[in-house]
Amino acid sequence: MTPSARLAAAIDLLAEMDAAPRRPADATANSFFRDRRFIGGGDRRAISAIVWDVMRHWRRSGWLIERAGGTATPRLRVAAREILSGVSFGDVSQAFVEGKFAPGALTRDERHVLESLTSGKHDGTDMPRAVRLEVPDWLLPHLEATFGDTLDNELAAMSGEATLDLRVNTLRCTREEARDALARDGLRAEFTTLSPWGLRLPGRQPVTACGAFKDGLVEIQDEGSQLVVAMLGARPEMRILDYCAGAGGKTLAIAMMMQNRGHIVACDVSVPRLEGAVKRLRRAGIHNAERHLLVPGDKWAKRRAASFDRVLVDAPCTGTGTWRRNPDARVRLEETDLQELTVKQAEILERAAALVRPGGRLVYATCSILDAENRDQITAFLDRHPDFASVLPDAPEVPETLAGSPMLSLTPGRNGTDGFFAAVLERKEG
Ligand SMILES: C[S@@+](CC[C@H](N)C(=O)[O-])C[C@H]1O[C@@H](n2cnc3c(N)ncnc32)[C@H](O)[C@@H]1O
Repeated sequence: MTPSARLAAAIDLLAEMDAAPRRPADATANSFFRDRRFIGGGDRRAISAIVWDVMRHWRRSGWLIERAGGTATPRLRVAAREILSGVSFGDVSQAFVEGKFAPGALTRDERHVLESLTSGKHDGTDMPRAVRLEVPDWLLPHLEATFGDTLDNELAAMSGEATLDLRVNTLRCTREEARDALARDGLRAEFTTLSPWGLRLPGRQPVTACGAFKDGLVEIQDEGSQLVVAMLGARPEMRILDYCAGAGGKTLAIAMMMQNRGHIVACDVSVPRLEGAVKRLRRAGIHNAERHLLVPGDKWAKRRAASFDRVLVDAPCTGTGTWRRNPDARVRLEETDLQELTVKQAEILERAAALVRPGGRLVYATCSILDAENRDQITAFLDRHPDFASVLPDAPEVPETLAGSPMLSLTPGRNGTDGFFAAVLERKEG
């Protein structure tokens, strides 16, 4: 593809994302490329890089375009990205040419906006703080309350590209063996420093095509997510419930910690998500896990009240900890989303708590960085439940510096992982 054709495709993809604002950007991108199989791998990566970069600077570029009197259309956003990353106005004009696989010539109004972007510094000092930090206005006070003086650094870390972390399946091999197997496929992974099971690759890599992945030696899982599972303190012979298991990302790691012994139940309310776990469990060689679809008034759950040694609630959340991977979520999150999610999280906690045996543990986790979904949720739960107490994790796999508190809080800025929260609660005996 020519550079012009790549720009045109990026504009088309952004237009599709605009047309489906509630759909995750990567889902829109997947279907966009599925419908255009003629676009090869290198072009796909180049087009995605343009689009993801536009999304990372969404509020800033929108603000600059509007200040110059324009409307932030996909065309202007893509052209502005070129200018703001140092491409000359002349070169941008030349890339915007007419033709079947080209974006079409710049209009007079577009040229006017872009020319005004070529002059002046755009370091953000004149922008409103929420625009400069690339967050919705309503969310800024929540973030300030959580991070205080470190907010700018934390949000800058969330604007970077995420690493690609893998968890080695120690049921199949050691970390060294998995690293060597990846190297045979040309992928140079390093050991993660916080998780004892982690391997780290820089940026996007075709891991799922590797033998090590196909043979179940590794799974894609952020290092932070691995540590959340470690906080559960799962051991062989336990009975464990993964209450919001989705497609089993954490179930797989729990089964590994249990050395494929004992029993895990992976629950969820979503059929397709639970279905997604089947292939992954098989690939990892796990046979101590069953799946259960939760339904309203679930009799299965009632019969199993107070019976599990460990219950993990990996609650649905705003996903604010994963902004490095999903920059679209960063600007699209709405206040009502947070309100609805916090109500749902409290309800799920209630149901899941009833399943913990006396002396057993409940671990509540999110991939959110917001207190409203994390600490505040735990404080409110403990107020309602004097039968539970906050306790230190029994988690030798978690580095001492992180395991000395009943609550684990990870961020890209502090820990180089996605943002994660986990709280360990114990049901009192008797
Ligand atoms: C953060 S995701 C779980 C991710 C998964 N644990 C993993 O590690 O891959 C949250 C999950 O909660 C599920 N969920 C939503 N409402 C629920 C409910 N009322 N009870 C149980 N699960 C629920 C969603 O379907 C979703 O799969």
